[in-house]
Amino acid sequence: MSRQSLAVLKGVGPKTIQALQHLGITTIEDLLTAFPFRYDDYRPQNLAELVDQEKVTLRGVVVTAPVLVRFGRKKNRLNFNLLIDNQAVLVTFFNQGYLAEKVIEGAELTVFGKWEAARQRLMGIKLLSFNKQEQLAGVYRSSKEIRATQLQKLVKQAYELYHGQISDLIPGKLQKKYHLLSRQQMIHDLHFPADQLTAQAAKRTAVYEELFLFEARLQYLKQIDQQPNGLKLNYDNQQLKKFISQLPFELTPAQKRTVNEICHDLHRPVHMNRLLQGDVGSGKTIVAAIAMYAAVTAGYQAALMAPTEILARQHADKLFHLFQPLGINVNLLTGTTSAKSRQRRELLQQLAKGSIDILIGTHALIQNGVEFKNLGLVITDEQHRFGVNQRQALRLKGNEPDVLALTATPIPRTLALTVYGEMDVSIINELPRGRKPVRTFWLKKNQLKRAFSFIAEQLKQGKQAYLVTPLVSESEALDLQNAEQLLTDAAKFFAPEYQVGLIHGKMKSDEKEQIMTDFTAGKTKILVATTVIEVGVDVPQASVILIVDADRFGLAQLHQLRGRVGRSSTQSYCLLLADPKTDYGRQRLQTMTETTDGFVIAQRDLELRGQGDILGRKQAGLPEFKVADPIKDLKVLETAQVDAAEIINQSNFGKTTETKPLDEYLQQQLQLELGFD
Ligand SMILES: Nc1ncnc2c1ncn2[C@@H]1O[C@H](COP(=O)(O)OP(=O)(O)OP(=O)(O)O)[C@@H](O)[C@H]1O
Repeated sequence: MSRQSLAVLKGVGPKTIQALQHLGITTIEDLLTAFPFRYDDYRPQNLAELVDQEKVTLRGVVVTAPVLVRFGRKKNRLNFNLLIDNQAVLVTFFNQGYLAEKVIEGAELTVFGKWEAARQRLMGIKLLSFNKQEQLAGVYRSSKEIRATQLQKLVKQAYELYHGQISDLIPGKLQKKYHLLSRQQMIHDLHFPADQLTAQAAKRTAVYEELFLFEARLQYLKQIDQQPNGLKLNYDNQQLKKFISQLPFELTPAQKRTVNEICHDLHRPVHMNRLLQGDVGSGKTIVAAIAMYAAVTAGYQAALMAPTEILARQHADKLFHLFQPLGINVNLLTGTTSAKSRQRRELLQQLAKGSIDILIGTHALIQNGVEFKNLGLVITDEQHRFGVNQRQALRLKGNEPDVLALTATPIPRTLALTVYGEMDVSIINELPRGRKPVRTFWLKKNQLKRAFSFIAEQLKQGKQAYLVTPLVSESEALDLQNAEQLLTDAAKFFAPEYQVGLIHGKMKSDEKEQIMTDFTAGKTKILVATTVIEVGVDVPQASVILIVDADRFGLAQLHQLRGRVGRSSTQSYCLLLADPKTDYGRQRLQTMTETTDGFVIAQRDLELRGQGDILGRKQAGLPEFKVADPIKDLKVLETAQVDAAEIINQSNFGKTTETKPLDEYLQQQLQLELGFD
């Protein structure tokens, strides 16, 4: 049933097909699983039951002739009284004057509308025809091109034609265990429920099914990745151990564990697809460096793709110092390495010959003409900033190289494990020893001078400071003005002892590089910045960050920014300057002063954003579901993950009558996704 085209339905031509496509509906299966998001209750209620401002249905006898008042060509108001429970109730319809002819004294009418308790009035939405009454009617997500009522009719037609072909995807064992409905019953009850309770029961099954299928798909992909056709990197364990022992610090237990997990993957002839997740400052870079070193000792090249040029340069600098003494050739390729320059030509030649071992860069790495000799490991930093296609493009530059993605995006732990289900996840869940939580204070906007005085104290102790302004306005020119104003204020306050630098996204890259170099070397002690410093910048001697207009940032971003300090064993500080106008703003700042744990912040962020905030969820990297809510239904998601793994990994999966439909369904889905339709 699933792949049947919609063209088989009566009244569906190319135009409707296109309109449905815009709603994400291309097959009968899609249509039958496009469930109503709410139900309008068309069963008449008693006056005593009515709740103010709720949608209700009332039935009564017309006791006054209708009064139609016109205010122009299309605008009008229709008033009449209905006798309900021996009481006359005023009904008003706006701009539906054509109904007047149906409103005849003595006739019985059923009206669906919104109840206004104060005026004892029903604001009419529609008159219900006889066959609509006594029902719960599904309300569908619609568009300008296709109305909800048309969708309703199509669903009905599709259900009548195809309900016999709906087979269960969830194995019977699980259906029984959780008392789930059959798939056919669920689809029926969600579209045409007898009452709210029936709809709720069906939704319970739908939520489980959706999450189960989501997890099953991930498990299925994972299994395909497990086929032994990946690279086997025979790295030199002795050399690796020696390298680790010569680092300036000892790895934390979490770093050691993740290094082991990665090395284990590298060594297997299976394709590695691993996510390394760790809070800001937890030391992901060194773990990535060790993995790259392993690849090089196995005779392969490694590539590291960073989301910004500043970050690519920083990585290149660090890795250069780390690897140069070992005779490993590290190079940097960014968008500003001019396309025709001799330097770039030579770099690309060396890369293709294999004399460059490690290449660091921005998305410039995936441009045409960048050819590796034998790329064995690809690392992407802050993976959510790259699209799937960009990551895929980099992967295609090698012969199925292993992939490691680094992220500090704090998604709650349990969710990360479920959401990144097709990837293996390694988590660095502790900071290097001796780190002190960053002390965070929230100041009023008129306390800028006080903040400056505090910073001056830190500078006296040889520390450095960031002063950050947000992207306040739509216009970059204005944002720059904000940053420049802060620069002027700071320069005046801190003169003549300290120099203040300014860095922002619009600067030329060599200018940015110079400013970062000066700050890293401690030549400039204070850096005014827009959010270009948000990700990954690592200057351990910086001990204080002032964030102006902090309420303009989201929690995740504030956490990232704060993570620029507290990167050594000295006590660091974060000063948030803001007079938030909303409760939501105040709660965000409050949260920042209460915890430094990225995972707690992520959880709080999701709670504060509220259930309905789709955009927020997208930013948090959560997939979109039709009926399930990954936060509210987290317990179900976890259960579904365990269940799906068990089913997919059983040796006779797809061979029993219980699991065959699921296998076929997943195969079809995969083909659709890969475009092999
Ligand atoms: N085990 C360790 N002991 C002491 N210092 C460490 C350890 N591991 C890393 N560091 C140092 O901690 C700092 C933060 O590490 P790193 O830059 O790798 O963090 P990160 O996880 O990439 O954080 P972010 O997401 O903020 O970029 C660096 O200066 C690094 O040299």
